[in-house]
Amino acid sequence: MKLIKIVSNVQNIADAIASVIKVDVTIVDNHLNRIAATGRYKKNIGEKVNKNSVFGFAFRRGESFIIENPRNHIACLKCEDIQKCREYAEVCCPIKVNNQTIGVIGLIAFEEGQRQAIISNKTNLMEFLNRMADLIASKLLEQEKTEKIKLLATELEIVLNSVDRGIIAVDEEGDFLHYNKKAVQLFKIDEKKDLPSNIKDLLGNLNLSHLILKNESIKNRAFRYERKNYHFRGIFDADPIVIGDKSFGIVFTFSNISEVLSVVNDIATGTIMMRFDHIIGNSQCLKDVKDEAQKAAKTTSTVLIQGESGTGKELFARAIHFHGKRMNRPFIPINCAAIPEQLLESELFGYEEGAFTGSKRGGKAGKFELANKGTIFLDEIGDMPIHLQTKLLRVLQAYEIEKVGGKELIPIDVRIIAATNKDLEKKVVEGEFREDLFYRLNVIPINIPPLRERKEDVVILVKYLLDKCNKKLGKHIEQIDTHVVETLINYGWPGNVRELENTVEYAVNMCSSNIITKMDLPNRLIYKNQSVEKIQLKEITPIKTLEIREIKKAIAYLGNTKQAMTKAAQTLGISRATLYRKLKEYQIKQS
Ligand SMILES: Nc1ncnc2c1ncn2[C@@H]1O[C@H](COP(=O)(O)OP(=O)(O)OP(=O)(O)O)[C@@H](O)[C@H]1O
Repeated sequence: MKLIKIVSNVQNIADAIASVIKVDVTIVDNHLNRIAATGRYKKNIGEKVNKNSVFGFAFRRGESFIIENPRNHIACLKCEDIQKCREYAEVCCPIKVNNQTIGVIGLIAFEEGQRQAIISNKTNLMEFLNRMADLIASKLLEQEKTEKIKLLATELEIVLNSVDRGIIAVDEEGDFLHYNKKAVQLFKIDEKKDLPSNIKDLLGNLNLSHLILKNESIKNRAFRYERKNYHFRGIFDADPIVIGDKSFGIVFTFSNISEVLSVVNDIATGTIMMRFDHIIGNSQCLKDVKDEAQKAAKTTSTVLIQGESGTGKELFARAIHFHGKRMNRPFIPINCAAIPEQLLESELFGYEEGAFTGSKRGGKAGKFELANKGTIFLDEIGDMPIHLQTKLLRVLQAYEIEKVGGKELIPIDVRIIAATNKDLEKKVVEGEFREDLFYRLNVIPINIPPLRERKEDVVILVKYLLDKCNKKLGKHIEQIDTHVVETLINYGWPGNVRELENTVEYAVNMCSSNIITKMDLPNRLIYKNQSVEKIQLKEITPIKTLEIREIKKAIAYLGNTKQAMTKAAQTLGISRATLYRKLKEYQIKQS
């Protein structure tokens, strides 16, 4: 504790003491610096008194005392100025805080009259000085408290302003008490125009007294803010400020929904960054697809990626997103085939509170909202139910979504990349996919060829995948037997790169040396290594021929009585009616 902090108060008190008692006063701090003085020693303010002086003695003792005979008193014996001392009497009174001496008040008599005045009124004088010492101590404590409060207030302000949510404290009437910078930014609070200044300006009529009375909090309540041309959708929490049983108002915390969502995205999905360099393959057809995709990345038009399962459609979708202007915005993938039909709509578009039994309080944001300003990747779009295709088409036409159970249309700014391993054009012909939606999606078509049509990519992919697996599994396999390479090149890869990836991982797991041999491959590759191309076209029998052959066989064996026909239909696994229809259609004679 430093007396110097209240030096002007200390000097005032020294002057007051001197004018009451009519002797000179010196007050020193815990470093024996003379911080206040009257009379002869005033000119020495700021200097140190010697440590063996009576002040030093008073510090060591921590008690008040009177020196009636300077130079002979025990306190004077070690004083360096003992020979020069002209003092007639002295009084020392320590200033204490929590039993610790932080300074000393000293009275110095320079003539006999002053000495007599001190000696004749010792008790009252000591009482008076002790009170003055307490006064100085309490002034210092008060000062320290004020400093602590100021520090706390500054710390609190820094903390509040560094929080990424708008915070507004209001009194019981809802009038603003304090708000942080984020609140100013969120609600465009203009102090000069004094707008807005009450919580009702932000949230409409809210039953504040109910919250305060019941000491109830609100969590994640949705709201919409609208003022002139400015509007946003947000969520807020409200927590009453209650100390003991007294209420001091409510603290509100606000967030803009789109900001919350973008944070969620960054954490949940946005981190898997993909670049075109990560798509491995040297074949001309893959290079051509990469070129097309790179061009697509420069625009914001809708892309439809088609290709068999495992060819890298998601890889391309991510690369298109991360090479485009939206790269720092969310990339939200959703697999339309993996989510049950009843849930898909709310997953895509979100729902409002109370939209259905079991819906969450405050509702839920859909993937379109999550993808705002970024990209949504609609994987397996070919499996989207027809009624959702209609809703998606409306989104693509107006770029607005309507939540399940919602009443308003929410504008969205989302780039759409869709993918499918189904033949969408065929689905359109069969009436399973809306033609208008197909054309809306197919603005930039990208077709990824299957691996069996780009065999030259197999070797480079295997090297890349071997390296990846070695790292993943902590192995150091450097070579692959030439027979294995040949087997891998000749295999048909119905599961494309995903199957190749799994095969390499299997082999790395099985391999106990530093070279992968045929023994390490899965059985399906060793025993069924017959590529699709190796099957001769003439080996394939048309279904119709097979049917005619089997029907004829059944009739020849069972005969053509009524019972025989029933038995034949059963054996062929069809109804009797179908059997008769086929006999007619194929003109098979029953005799
Ligand atoms: N050219 C490639 N280079 C490197 N890895 C690839 C390549 N193509 C595909 N892969 C890998 O193969 C796996 C399957 O890729 P991806 O999921 O992108 O395929 P998909 O076509 O979207 O599959 P599905 O149709 O089943 O959704 C992933 O692990 C991916 O990293």
